[in-house]
Amino acid sequence: MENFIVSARKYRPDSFDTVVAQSSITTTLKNAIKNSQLAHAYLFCGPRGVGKTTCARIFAKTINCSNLSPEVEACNECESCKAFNTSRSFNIHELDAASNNSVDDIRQLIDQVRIPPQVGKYSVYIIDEVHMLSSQAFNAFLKTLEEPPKHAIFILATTEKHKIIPTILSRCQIFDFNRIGISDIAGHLEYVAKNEGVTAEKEALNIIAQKADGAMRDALSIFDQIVSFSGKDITYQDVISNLNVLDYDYYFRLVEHFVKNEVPDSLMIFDDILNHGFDGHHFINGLSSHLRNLLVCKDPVTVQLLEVSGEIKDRYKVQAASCENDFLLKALEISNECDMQYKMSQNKRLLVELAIVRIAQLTLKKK
Ligand SMILES: Nc1ncnc2c1ncn2[C@@H]1O[C@H](COP(=O)(O)OP(=O)(O)OP(=O)(O)O)[C@@H](O)[C@H]1O
Ligand SMILES: [Zn+2]
Repeated sequence: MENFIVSARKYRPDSFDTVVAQSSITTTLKNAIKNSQLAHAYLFCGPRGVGKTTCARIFAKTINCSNLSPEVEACNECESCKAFNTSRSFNIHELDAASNNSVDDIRQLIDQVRIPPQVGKYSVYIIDEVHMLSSQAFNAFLKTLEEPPKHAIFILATTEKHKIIPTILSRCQIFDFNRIGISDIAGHLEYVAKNEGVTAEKEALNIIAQKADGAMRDALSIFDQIVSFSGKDITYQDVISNLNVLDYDYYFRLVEHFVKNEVPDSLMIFDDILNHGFDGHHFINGLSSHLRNLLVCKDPVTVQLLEVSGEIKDRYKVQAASCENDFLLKALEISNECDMQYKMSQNKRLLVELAIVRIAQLTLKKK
């Protein structure tokens, strides 16, 4: 059997241009290379799975490429690039500070740093999860970071910038990586699906992207999980049942009842949701997002904040038109309040039911 390679590895970008949604970072890095203004230490900060290590590797490959293109992309053909692409390069060293965080580990690294590379121009040291270094290790490292040999470049990566001591911060050029937006993640998943011969409903990929919460690695892992569950055809229904996501449809129907002040029908929908095994908190969070989505539809500018695909987008717009701003705001206040009280409440079901009743009566009071 063919070896299965997880998508997050298989689709790791190998050029600046294929990194998704971090263009301000990749552009700055490319400009620095173009203008020969390389710093000796970089700090890549940001949430997990958004491309920090990926960009560090591309950077290392690019500055060692002997045949750089005018667009400042590595050629992928010279000896150095080939070595990088097959993980055989001696110009890149990766240290996982989470498991190698002692002074001895750092001393070993410092010894290594002194030796100039045999081939290629630079030795790049990527220290992942750098916030995990012990304070002694940090201190041992400071001197090297202050006066690194010409050939050495450090790229420190961390998900927890606030844990990095100021003396290190001030010696690094800092890059803040952002969480990746839902539409960018969904777009990348579409590309991966196509390459894998998988057909996927747009809304299915959108739900995966939402669930990934800004991390591309998570999105790709979820994608693999769904493929192994449903095969080469991925539907919206597969995804919501697999990921335990509440169908949008519940909320659309619920809001229809709300605007008609149909309290019993609204309560029955909540009962149905509980019977499907979802918990009240999950429901109330979903309701808040739904109401928020309706609210952003009320304005031609904020409608851009609606991160769902075509068909559902239209459904939101239609429903938004049937609700007044004032209703949406008050309903959001109520659901938000319920969300905050949820953990503390002794009678969680009642708490949610009360919120539902209050929302379903909002427009009644006005009439
Ligand atoms: N911006 C991106 N564009 C395309 N793919 C990405 C991006 N970010 C992450 N990925 C995918 O996720 C995988 C993991 O990314 P990477 O190791 O670069 O994340 P990271 O930010 O370094 O996370 P961590 O802090 O957990 O190490 C990559 O192999 C790639 O498949
Ligand atoms: Zn090259």
